[in-house]
Amino acid sequence: MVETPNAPAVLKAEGVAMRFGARTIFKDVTFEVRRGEVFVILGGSGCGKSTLLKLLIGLMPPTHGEIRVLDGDWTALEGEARRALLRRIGVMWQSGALLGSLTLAENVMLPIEAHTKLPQAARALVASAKLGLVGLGDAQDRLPAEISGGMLKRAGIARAMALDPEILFLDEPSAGLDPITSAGLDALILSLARETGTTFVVVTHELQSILAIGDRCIMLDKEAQGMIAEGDPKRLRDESEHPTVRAFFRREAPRENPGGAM
Ligand SMILES: Nc1ncnc2c1ncn2[C@@H]1O[C@H](COP(=O)(O)OP(=O)(O)OP(=O)(O)O)[C@@H](O)[C@H]1O
Repeated sequence: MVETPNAPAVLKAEGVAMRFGARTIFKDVTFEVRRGEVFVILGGSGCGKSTLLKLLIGLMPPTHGEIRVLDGDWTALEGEARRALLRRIGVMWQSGALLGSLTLAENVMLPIEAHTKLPQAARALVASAKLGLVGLGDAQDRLPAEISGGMLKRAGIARAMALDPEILFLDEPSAGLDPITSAGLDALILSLARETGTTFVVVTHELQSILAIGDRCIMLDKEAQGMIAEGDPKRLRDESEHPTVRAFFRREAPRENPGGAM
């Protein structure tokens, strides 16, 4: 775990609520992400993790509350100012979403082409460096269909890092991976965070990943319609008294059975 108590906040959510029609997904969500940490958003299915991620990256506005990313407020930013902030963050969606007809290098070059005026040779150099960073230096000319699920995730991370984002948002990075490949991806995320100083915000419900990579986390809960825990995942595992938090981190039944073995 990296100690970042004095690092500046790069993301702040204050009293954030989201409703779809009359249905409240969450309310009163308040937390900070500090520069350089791996911050995990966790919770069971349907608690609003992906929705929160969409709010954090400015895809939609919250019903209430304020979100500041790198000191910008999405709801107040338009045009070039919004594009400038978008350039400072990277996102990898669960699907990876690489274009099947392009090689890995061409996929990584896409955002560079869209957001910079770098000439082709420089774009290729950057793409090659990013693929090298995620261990795919030898696979640059392969097509997505020719590589494994774990390699696809790595390529997705390389593409999300193409413009050197200050914050990298990952949506369920280990979804669909076997435990060994997933552990390898965790190791990559940790080493990228530590070696490049990139801040990671990771949505996941994989307990092993959370414990392996998370410096701090928040846990959302569907019934509570909001946050039920915040802090170092290992401390939450060892010390939380909240039944749902304990159930998740210790793989306990939510309500203890007095007659049953612990
Ligand atoms: N655009 C939308 N309109 C209406 N309801 C939505 C919309 N987007 C999400 N929801 C609802 O909000 C709730 C939370 O969805 P969300 O995908 O954020 O949860 P999640 O925690 O990411 O779940 P999972 O882990 O299963 O992906 C769900 O009940 C979903 O149906």
